[in-house]
Parts: sequence; C-alpha cells; structure tokens
Amino acid sequence: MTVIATESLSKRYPRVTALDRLSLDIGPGVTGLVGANGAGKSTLIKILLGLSPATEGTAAVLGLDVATHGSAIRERVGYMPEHDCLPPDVSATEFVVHMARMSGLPPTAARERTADTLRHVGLYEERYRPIGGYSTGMKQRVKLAQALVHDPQLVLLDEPTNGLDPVGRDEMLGLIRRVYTDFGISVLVTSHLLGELERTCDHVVVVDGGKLLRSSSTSDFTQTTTTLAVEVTDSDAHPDGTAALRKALTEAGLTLHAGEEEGLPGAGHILLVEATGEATYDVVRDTVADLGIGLVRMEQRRHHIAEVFRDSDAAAARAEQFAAQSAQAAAWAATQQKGAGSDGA
Ligand SMILES: Nc1ncnc2c1ncn2[C@@H]1O[C@H](COP(=O)(O)OP(=O)(O)OP(=O)(O)O)[C@@H](O)[C@H]1O
Repeated sequence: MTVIATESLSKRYPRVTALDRLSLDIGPGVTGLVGANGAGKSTLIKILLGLSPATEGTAAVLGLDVATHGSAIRERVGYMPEHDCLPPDVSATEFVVHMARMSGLPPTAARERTADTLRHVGLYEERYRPIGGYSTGMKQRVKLAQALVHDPQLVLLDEPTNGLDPVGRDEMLGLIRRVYTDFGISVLVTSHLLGELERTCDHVVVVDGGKLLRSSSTSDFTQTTTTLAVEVTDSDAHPDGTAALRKALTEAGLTLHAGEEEGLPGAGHILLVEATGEATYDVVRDTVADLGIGLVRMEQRRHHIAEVFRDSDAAAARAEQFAAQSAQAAAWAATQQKGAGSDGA
C-alpha cells in the first residue's frame, strides 16, 4: 500500500527550484525526510497537503490527488508545522479542542480526544495553563497533539525536534515512534539530522537541492554507512595505542578511514573504522584486549547529512556553500563579541 506517491514533482519559485523532478513511493510506517536547510522538505509537505500547487509532476496522498482533493487529504492527514504558531493566551486543552472542532469533531468527542491526545504526548498535568508559559518542548508537544487529535491516517511532522535539547529530542522521537506503533498512524517526519532519524524511522528519504538523493529502508542505510569511532589508551608495551590498534585492525582485515579525529583533551586520537556488520564490533573488542590497551569508547558515529552527500557533486558544492556561510557567521559572531567586549571594557 502506498501512502505518499510523487512522480517527477517540481516546484519552481522565480529564483530557486525548491523541488526538482522528485519521484517517491512511501508506504505505511515511520518515514524520515532528511535534508539540509533549504533542501525542499517544507515545500514538499505544503504540496502534499494541497496548500501549494506543484509547477510540474503529480502527487497523491492516501490515493488522493493533491491537485484536486486537497480538503479530503487534510481531513485524513495531521500536520505539525515547523514554526512557532501557538496562541500564547489559551491553554493546551482550549487550543487542541478548538483544532478538533475545526476538523469536524462534535463537542464531546473533541474534548475526549483532546484529553487522550494530550495524555499521549505527556502534557496531562499542565494542560490548563496558558501555552505562553510553556517550554519549547511542551510547545512542540502541543503542536504534535493538535496534529493527532482528529485521528488521522497520516501525520506530516516538520522538524519536530527543532529547538529541543538532547533529552527532549529523544523523548519527542519516542513519542513519534509510538504514534505508529500504538495507533497505526503513519508518519512522515523531517529533520536535517540523519542520525536522529535512523533510530526512529523504518524508511529514510534524503533530499538535496530539491532532488532525491536516496530512498531506502533504515537498515539498508545504516548497514552501508556505519562508521565506528574507537578511542583507546596507551600502555607501556604500546606507547602509541592508537597506532598499534590501527596496524592490528588493518591486519585483521578491517577498513579504516584515512584520518583520525582529535580525542578528548589529554586523550589519544579516535580511529574511524568501517563497520560491515555485528562482527566488526567483536573484532575491535578482541583486538584491543589482545593488545592489552584500554578501550575508552567504541560508538556508532552520528551521521550528519554531509556524510551522505559525500559522493554527490551537487552536494559537495552545497557543502562548500554551507562551510562558507558558517565561516561568515563565525566571523560575524566574533565581530559582535569583540564589540560587546570593548563596550564592556
Ligand atoms: N514562498 C517561497 N518563495 C520563494 N522561495 C521559496 C519559498 N518557499 C521556499 N522557498 C525556497 O525554496 C527552497 C526550499 O525551501 P524549503 O523551506 O522547502 O526547505 P526546507 O528543506 O524545508 O528547509 P528549512 O528546514 O530551512 O525550512 C529554499 O531555497 C527556499 O528559500
């Protein structure tokens, strides 16, 4: 069964092509849509909701054509926008009941569904307080609740972990996973971090510059891209533990990336080892033990979107553009800091 299908979908603005001949076929479950800022994720969501027309190509959601059945799609689909859009003066209960009524639920059903949904997102205790006093994490939960309240078949979540700290991100990702496992509601969730979606999604779609870079099940994805970061101590027998481990792992047949990363201050370097399966972990552990050095850490590297882009020329250009922008931003921040410092002196 296909939940979302697009065929050569394009969206051109006067000065930018936001989507470029995108063809997708997404089934039930939790699907991650990953791309750097400006990749076209929000544009795709707006087209899927029937809120913005495509320039070319076709798209269907739950078998309904977005060009002709926008309102029928919005009846069956929940949407969590990226930006802050909540009224500060009303409580979560008032707001979510209002959204449920807007979706066509009668008053009693709207109140009951609101209570259930707010409990699901973990906002039960605070539900009568005005939203204006909520933390970012609580506001994200209200946005999730209003997307779920009318019991949709699919929810489109635009950057739901934005602005959250690591604990808040994990909690939100857990909630999103349960939207499908507990209620059977399919999810399309966007993020610019591939690493966080790997744990939550059954399927991952990567877009860059409006083009499809990759679409595959999460397990295929991680199998082919997993890198282990390994950090070890030195010993009397091996004064450079990292070098000894590099040699031993190469001899054991593992592939190591050319570079080493700086470890924690005072510690050694980190080796980056290509992991082809579970066995790689055992080989690293046994080799470290045989050398008699200490294992400080062995962890799966979080994949930043740039790593997926490694093989794409277009993306390489984009990565350079990001780097240039970051350098500019850093220079600007440094100027500001300097200015603030001299003001204070
Ligand atoms: N209404 C618009 N008019 C002109 N250009 C637009 C409009 N909306 C989006 N764009 C451009 O289209 C491109 C894709 O934007 P989009 O918001 O879909 O990206 P995104 O992947 O969702 O990124 P972000 O997370 O930063 O929103 C960007 O270059 C953006 O500047």
